Amino acid sequence: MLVAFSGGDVRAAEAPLIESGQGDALLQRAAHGLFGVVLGLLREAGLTAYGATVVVLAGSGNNGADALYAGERLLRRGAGATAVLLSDHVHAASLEAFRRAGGTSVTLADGTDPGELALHAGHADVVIDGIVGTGAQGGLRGTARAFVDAFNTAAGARATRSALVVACDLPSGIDVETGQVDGPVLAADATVTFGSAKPGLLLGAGALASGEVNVVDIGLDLTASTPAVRTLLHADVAALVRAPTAQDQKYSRGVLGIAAGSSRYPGAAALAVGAALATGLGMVRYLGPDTVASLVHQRNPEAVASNGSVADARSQAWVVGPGAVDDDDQRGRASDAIGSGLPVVVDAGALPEVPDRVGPQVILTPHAGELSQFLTARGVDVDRSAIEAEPAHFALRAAEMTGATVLLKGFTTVVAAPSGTLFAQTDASPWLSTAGSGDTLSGILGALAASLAEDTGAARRIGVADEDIWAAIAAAGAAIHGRAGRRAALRGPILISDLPTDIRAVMADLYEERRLAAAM
Ligand SMILES: NC(=O)C1=CN([C@@H]2O[C@H](COP(=O)(O)OP(=O)(O)OC[C@H]3O[C@@H](n4cnc5c(N)ncnc54)[C@H](OP(=O)(O)O)[C@@H]3O)[C@@H](O)[C@H]2O)[C@@H](O)CC1
Ligand SMILES: Nc1ncnc2c1ncn2[C@@H]1O[C@H](COP(=O)(O)OP(=O)(O)O)[C@@H](O)[C@H]1O
Ligand SMILES: [K+]
Repeated sequence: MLVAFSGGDVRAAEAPLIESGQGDALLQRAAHGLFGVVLGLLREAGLTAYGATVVVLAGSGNNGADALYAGERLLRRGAGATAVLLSDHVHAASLEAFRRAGGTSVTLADGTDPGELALHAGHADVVIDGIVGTGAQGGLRGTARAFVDAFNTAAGARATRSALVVACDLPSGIDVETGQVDGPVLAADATVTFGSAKPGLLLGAGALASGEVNVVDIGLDLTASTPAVRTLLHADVAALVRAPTAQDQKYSRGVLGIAAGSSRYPGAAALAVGAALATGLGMVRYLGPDTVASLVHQRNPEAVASNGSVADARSQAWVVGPGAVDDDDQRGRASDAIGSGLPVVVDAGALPEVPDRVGPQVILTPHAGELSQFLTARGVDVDRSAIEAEPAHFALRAAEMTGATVLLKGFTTVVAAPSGTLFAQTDASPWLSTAGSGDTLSGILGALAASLAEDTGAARRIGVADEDIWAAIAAAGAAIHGRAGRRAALRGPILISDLPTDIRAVMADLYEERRLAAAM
């Protein structure tokens, strides 16, 4: 599990080490880790440190010191390195070490046009961003702002620029706690972060700007702090999912009831059912209009369909709402499922049926627009763009207010438990932003909920508190959906009705990972 602690907690963990005179040792450990990751990235790009051109961007704080010490190590391995100093008072010892190893430096003075320096950096093999780290206050200003603006213009977008940008601790320009960006940001291909990840690397615009996140252990003791955000990795999801055993039969593997689709949106039902079956469980019971049931059957004859009630369709979990609009029967089923006390995934058309208070086994899956409506109806007047800017804050607010688990969809999927525990998953591909995608997510979540509903060991297997198991299951569902989307996108634009093929492949990978872990 990738675990992020707040910048304040990381600083508090650093403090006793700094007080006991180990400040420089911390900087050296951080620099060494950064250097190692840069070497690996150079290797992946078919280069070596010897002969590589490196530009170190150094601000006035310890973040600049980390970057300069990493530059020193690259110089000693034969790289050519220039430091662009964004302040006239950078960390003296690290600059001295950088110069002694043969590095040159230039100070960007206030008011000087950074255009030429930015162009030079844009042509380097590697740019190390040591402008600001956890000490950043607000959006970039002064020479830092001018340089990042000029660099982004000169080098172009991350996807097409030639220089590899490695952020030291965090990409300069993001808020360390929220990931919010106010002004320019230096988007990284990879971020090397120290002690632990920081929330801003996993949330909102910050997640987009961080690239691949690498955590370097610098010997901080964070055991007394509570993680601010968690991300499930492949191994965590593998530990959570439940494979059938020789003792299982279809009912013990989990039965999922799905009340989705309507005569207006019949396809949503077929998509949710197909995705649930591909995730693996004992049975899907579909409830809805006969015309929709016959579409579901055309695609998945294994689904058991009826036009009956929730009470008559015995299940371990429910999915309600995808494509279910203007349909009183589906609305009634949504209410019954939510009131049943069973785990229930509540999407789209069923969100208005959620009562004031529910339990964490009720998993709401709004996108930002739906969460805006949901919160506004409960007296929190907030629009879609405000939620997109602070997804974690509003997902937590909704979870705390209702007692439900809230999965907020988007580039990063944020899952908030009513306990305050937060997950963020960035497994998805933007190609997943296509109609019907959310219906397949509901199906995956429902299948996981049904198959894990009676599994008392699930929380322990991935190291979360029992009360947070539904949030962990939701995060795992987002991870499976995202990975399936990435896989599908390799064949071109995603056809959502094809996603079950990729879901099955992702599940096969997860079971293989688990088999290998068990064999170790
Ligand atoms: N502590 C340790 O021992 C360890 C720390 N470590 C490393 O240190 C980093 C934290 O270092 P830090 O505290 O020195 O702050 P940091 O982010 O480098 O710079 C702050 C300076 O930047 C400036 N500035 C601020 N806001 C700005 C803005 N918006 N726009 C422009 N400039 C802005 C402001 O300077 P001023 O403008 O006042 O000259 C301020 O003083 C941490 O991320 C990690 O990399 C690791 O090596 C582990 C050991
Ligand atoms: N830019 C993006 N990058 C990655 N995933 C995205 C992006 N935009 C949306 N998604 C994902 O696609 C799905 C869209 O769901 P939703 O908005 O409910 O679509 P629909 O209602 O059409 O099914 C969600 O899982 C969401 O997280
Ligand atoms: K930085």
